[in-house]
Amino acid sequence: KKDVEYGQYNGLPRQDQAMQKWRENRFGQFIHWGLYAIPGGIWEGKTYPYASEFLRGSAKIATSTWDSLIYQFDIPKYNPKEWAAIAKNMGVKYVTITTKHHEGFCLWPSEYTDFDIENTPYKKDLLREFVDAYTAVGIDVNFYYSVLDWHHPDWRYDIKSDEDRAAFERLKQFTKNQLVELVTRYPEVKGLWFDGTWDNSWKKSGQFSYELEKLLKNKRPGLIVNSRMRADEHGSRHFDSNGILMGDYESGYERRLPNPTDKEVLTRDWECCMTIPENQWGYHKDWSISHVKSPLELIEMLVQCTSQNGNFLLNFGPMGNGDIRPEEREVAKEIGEWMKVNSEAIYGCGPADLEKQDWGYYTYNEKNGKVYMTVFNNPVLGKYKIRLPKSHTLKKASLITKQVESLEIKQISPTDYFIIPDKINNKKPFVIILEIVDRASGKFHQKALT
Ligand SMILES: C[C@@H]1N[C@@H](C(=O)NCc2ccccc2)[C@H](O)[C@@H]1O
Repeated sequence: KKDVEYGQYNGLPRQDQAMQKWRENRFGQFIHWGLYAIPGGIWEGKTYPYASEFLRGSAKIATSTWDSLIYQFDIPKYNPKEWAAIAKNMGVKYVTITTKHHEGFCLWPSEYTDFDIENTPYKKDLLREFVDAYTAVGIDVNFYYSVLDWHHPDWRYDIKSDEDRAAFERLKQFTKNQLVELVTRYPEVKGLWFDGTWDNSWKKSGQFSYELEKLLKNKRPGLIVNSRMRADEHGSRHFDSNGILMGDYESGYERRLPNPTDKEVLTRDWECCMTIPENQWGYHKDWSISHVKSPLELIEMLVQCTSQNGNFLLNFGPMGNGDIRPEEREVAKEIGEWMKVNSEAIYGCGPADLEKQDWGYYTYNEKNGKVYMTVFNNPVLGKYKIRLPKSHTLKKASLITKQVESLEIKQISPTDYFIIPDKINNKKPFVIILEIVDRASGKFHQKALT
């Protein structure tokens, strides 16, 4: 065991009200919006297929040229009330917006830099309008903040000299000032999503990030921070040098999910953040350059995350003029239609600790004791197999749509059952609600006491 002084300092998983709400939310909207949305991946007529928020680097644009994009950020179509309505209709319970991405441009009027919304033609505090619009429709608001700051002269990738050290001390003070400013100006904020913390300079700042987490949580009791914020004093990130998770939930699943049968992730809170194209967080004008995930692919990811105790954060990249692109409006509409019928299997749900079957995923709501089967694959066999511990029996199976009162069940062994499809419209993913009884207690399915 290594001696770790600046690692995890509160017990996990957190069971306070704020964290329980974060967990029950399950489905969130990520928003990447900044100066990068103006060129949208195209520079001097050339399309750069790399992630559009890195265009500055991929097109080798001088910082001064890039930074002058600020004078074009007039966002005539910005309509946070419409954004919030789209998000509400999609069925998200929380939103995480980039207050400052790696480019260093701040969406709020910060007193610690001029590279912010105040010095654009728009001038107004768009973050305040955003927070108010989403809060008004009951969506929890979180802030993404990139420690990595390409605009700030004191950013250092590593600390190799006294000059580096002095500069990075100024950068850390700037970072602390901006974060205190964010949680103070916008007290509605529920959580902070840190990014840009992979470089050696931050890995050498373990004590600083430990004390920063404590400071921010003192300023905003209940605040939730992701594991990506933290390194311990030995440079270990996300998990400290003894493998203990830091922050309040694990944020390593970026554009990837765990194996559907991975049981290790069930032991902690985690979140997967996902792009609709293969790899575009900021707005890119040309989505034909990569696979664009369908609403059904995205719904399956949401259900899988829920089945394994994770949250799913789906990314939108608003356009440079503040509008939401048609493809994203369509995704929000189709996911929303599915959620209107099936969200009972998502909100407040988590793992069912039942053996996963090929037809899809189990989720479980410990408040009502119901187990939900969300079916993505229709078995050629024609029947949906369920395997329970010997101590349990399957009492009832019904469609969440209540088209039929209950479905026919056939027990085929002490542990195995077939659910016989009848009048099931299985052209789209659908949900079957199971009532499982523990023979001994006569109660519904009980979560394993670990
Ligand atoms: C959540 C995502 N994290 C950012 C990211 O991938 N940064 C990695 C990166 C940072 C700097 C140069 C290349 C790649 C993306 O831009 C998104 O914000």
